[in-house]
Amino acid sequence: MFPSVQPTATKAWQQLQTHAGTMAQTQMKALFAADPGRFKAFSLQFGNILFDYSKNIITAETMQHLLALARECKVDEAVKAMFAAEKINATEGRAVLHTALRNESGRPVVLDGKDVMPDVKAVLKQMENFCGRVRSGEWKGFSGKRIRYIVNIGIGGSDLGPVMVTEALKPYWLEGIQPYFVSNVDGTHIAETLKKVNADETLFLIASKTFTTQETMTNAHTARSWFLENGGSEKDIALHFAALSTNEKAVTAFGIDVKNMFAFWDWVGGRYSLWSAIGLSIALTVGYEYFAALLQGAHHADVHFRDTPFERNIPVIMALLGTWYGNFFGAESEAILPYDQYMHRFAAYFQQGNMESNGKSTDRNGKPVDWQTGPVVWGEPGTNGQHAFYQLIHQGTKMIPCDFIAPAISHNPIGDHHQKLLSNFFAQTEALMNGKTAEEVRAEGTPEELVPFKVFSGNRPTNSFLLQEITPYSLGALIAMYEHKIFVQGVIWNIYSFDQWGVELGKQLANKILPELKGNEEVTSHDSSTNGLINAYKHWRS
Ligand SMILES: O=P(O)(O)OC[C@H]1O[C@H](O)[C@H](O)[C@@H](O)[C@@H]1O
Repeated sequence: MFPSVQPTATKAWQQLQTHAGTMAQTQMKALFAADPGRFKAFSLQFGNILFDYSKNIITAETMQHLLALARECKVDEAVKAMFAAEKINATEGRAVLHTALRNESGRPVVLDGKDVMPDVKAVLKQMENFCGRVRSGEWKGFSGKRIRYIVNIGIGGSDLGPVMVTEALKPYWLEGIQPYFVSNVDGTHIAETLKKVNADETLFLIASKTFTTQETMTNAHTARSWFLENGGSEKDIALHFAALSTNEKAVTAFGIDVKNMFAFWDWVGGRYSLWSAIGLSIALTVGYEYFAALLQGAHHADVHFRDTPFERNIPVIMALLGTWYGNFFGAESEAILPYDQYMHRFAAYFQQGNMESNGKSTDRNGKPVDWQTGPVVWGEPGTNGQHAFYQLIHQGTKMIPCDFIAPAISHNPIGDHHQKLLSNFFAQTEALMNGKTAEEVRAEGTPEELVPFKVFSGNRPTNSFLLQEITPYSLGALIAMYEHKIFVQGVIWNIYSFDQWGVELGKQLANKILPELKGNEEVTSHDSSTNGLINAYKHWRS
């Protein structure tokens, strides 16, 4: 296990604190004016992904201190430990091996004396065969018709990844297969979905690592009953239900044949599982070949992350910049802003990825942290966000570091739409950096009383990711970079990024309340607010 280092006790932390005082007074635009080589110095290219981090409040000295922080916090040892299958998810006693799911190097990944790669490859083969049979029409529903609808039933990591990727890769969808995703236990979600599909042409994928999650099991049982009420029989279930899970016992108990189970393992975190059998809905939607390309992009990003010196390592730099603002500038949130409509769930995906991983306040020694950890992550696609919340990013009182993401080539090159989209993408980071001074506002002929309102302080940090095109490969690489950013930050903050105990309490209380909702008796077992709400509900529903 890599050492546990209290970040605030490092020399680099102290230096960064002093340095931040100076940098808080530094204007990025002055740094650009003084150094024509700034873009070159602070940008990196990985394949057809350009990562420009020059519009940050940093100098070469800042980067030296940040890189020193990574070294003092033993990020290098942590990276080795993760790839070496050490049980770095210590509170659950598990290794963290989502990188093995896309490991196409031919190198073994040995966990507890056993190479996990043969099992990984076997499930991928099973997925490939299955996709082939569904795509060719060889796999038939109970009426003899081919499968036209996929309904993935899962929540959290068993939903967001498949949703985000299938949406992002819509231009690659195969003809004749329509995916749907049901996650919410709100009956509306499944009810509205079932209106759109026919039982004899639908394949339900029950996606749940644990196969115990309340929402997923409830939706799965509802889907099963609906299937039986709509022409399917018990023996047809094998043709229309498959399970993506680590829990063979629960899958069998539900009535799904193990032949229709696509396995993964406890060393795959839910929010890192789209690369596993959980990605079956992706593979069925875009075809296995593109799913494989997604894995390949991620693998190449893994190799970059594992083998590149920190000063040229994109995920490490992403992590350090986030740490810089979160720990030394008081930034509380980060926005992810894709200028690509297909990527409209990307921010939501990393909202879980980041916030469930690094939303922790106990360090690896079990002590409360007295430094900031994971940020609030949010975002929407551009340009929509510009007409909604960018006001606050430009002129509000909060610093919100933003990631701008855009493809150079659109999948829909209609008229000048894409030039307009990209002109906004370029303009926003420029505007956020430069702002507008009172003199500039006056020079536009603005009446004096309006000048203060039209001033933009500028100096608001952004990263830009310009991809040549959003392809399965480039998307896979980009996702993996964000994953590793989260990992590096977790190491620096000395927290465990791969458990999620914080989601348990609400689940337990909901389970306690559920039986209390039966009947009409007044509930008195809670605080007065909770009692009051439950009793009002009981009154209104009756
Ligand atoms: O895949 P499942 O076991 O059904 O879990 C689904 C989700 O629910 C849990 O509450 C966790 O917070 C998530 O990390 C997980 O992705």
